[in-house]
Amino acid sequence: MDLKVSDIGEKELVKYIVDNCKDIVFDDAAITPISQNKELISTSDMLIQSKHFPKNMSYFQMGFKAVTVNVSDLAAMGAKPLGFLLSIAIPKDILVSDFKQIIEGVLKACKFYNIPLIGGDTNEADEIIISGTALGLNDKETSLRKDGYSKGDLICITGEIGLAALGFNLDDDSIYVKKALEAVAKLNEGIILKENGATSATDITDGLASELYEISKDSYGMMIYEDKIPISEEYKRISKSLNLNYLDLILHVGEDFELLFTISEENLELIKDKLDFIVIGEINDSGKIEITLNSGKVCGISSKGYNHFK
Ligand SMILES: Nc1ncnc2c1ncn2[C@@H]1O[C@H](COP(=O)(O)OP(=O)(O)OP(=O)(O)O)[C@@H](O)[C@H]1O
Ligand SMILES: Cc1ncc(C[n+]2csc(CCOP(=O)(O)O)c2C)c(N)n1
Ligand SMILES: [Mg+2]
Ligand SMILES: [Mg+2]
Ligand SMILES: [Mg+2]
Repeated sequence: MDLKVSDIGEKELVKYIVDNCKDIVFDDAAITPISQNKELISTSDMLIQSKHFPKNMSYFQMGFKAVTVNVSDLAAMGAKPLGFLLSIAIPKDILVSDFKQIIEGVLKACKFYNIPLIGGDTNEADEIIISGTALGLNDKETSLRKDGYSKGDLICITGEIGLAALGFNLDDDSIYVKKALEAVAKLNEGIILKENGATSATDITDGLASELYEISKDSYGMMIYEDKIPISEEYKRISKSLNLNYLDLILHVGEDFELLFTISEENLELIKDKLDFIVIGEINDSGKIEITLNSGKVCGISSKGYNHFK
């Protein structure tokens, strides 16, 4: 049978590539030992106008976001930023002033994250495509991987999730739209987590559920609790008015760029006063990924997340 890429989806396609590069460690970013005591952290994420840029997003915000999505994978590794490369393709009828706005956004973000622009490429395409590459450094074998946790570790996130998911459905000046248009990568938080004994981390791009499955490993399970996830009455009300299920938005959309991380109860003390975060559950050995709803009912979480080609 001739499978199409849409039959298998983004994750399977990436797996095909990664499985063919057995000597490289691929996590949120790749890890390459480069000297006796340092490892290079490298990552690339591409933004396509029709897939990633809501209609109400400014050119400046597009540029800023192209840096954020890449720095976010450095954050997920706890890496210190080294440099950013920008490859950009634009339609030929775009105004020069609009192109300059995109670049202003890129440069502002580079300054914000303290990562210099060190190269790239400029080309023509039918829609705006911005592909970034971020490089970072870590001391050898200190990078925060996705799978370092043990049973009993707490499952945490660095902030509120689901705001962007709701924002993609709105066009106003709410905190939801702001998050959808101007999310910020948790770079300093990632470094603090690495330095204080977090056992794993990943950034939430495809949705909490998808990332829980992304960090899952054999013979472990996870339980999260609805009542530990901050969900305001306003959030529930707006979701309902748009005919959207609020838990679906929280669990299965993504693009908040918060960090999902695990840490032992003991080390939780170390980070308590150093960053904002919430504990949403714990690692167990159930072999299942589940949520305890406010009603007390325990449900399996579907792995559904944002998946290109699907
Ligand atoms: N076409 C590719 N060639 C080489 N490596 C790739 C390719 N696509 C992805 N990777 C690598 O595979 C790993 C996982 O990539 P993936 O894009 O799934 O992760 P992510 O960036 O954390 O997620 P998202 O793209 O949803 O932000 C990363 O280290 C990434 O650099
Ligand atoms: C116009 C528009 N429609 C929908 C969305 C939502 N969206 C797009 S990609 C993605 C997940 C991460 O993708 P990737 O795997 O490429 O990092 C999400 C949640 C958006 N940002 N803009
Ligand atoms: Mg990632
Ligand atoms: Mg990626
Ligand atoms: Mg990414």
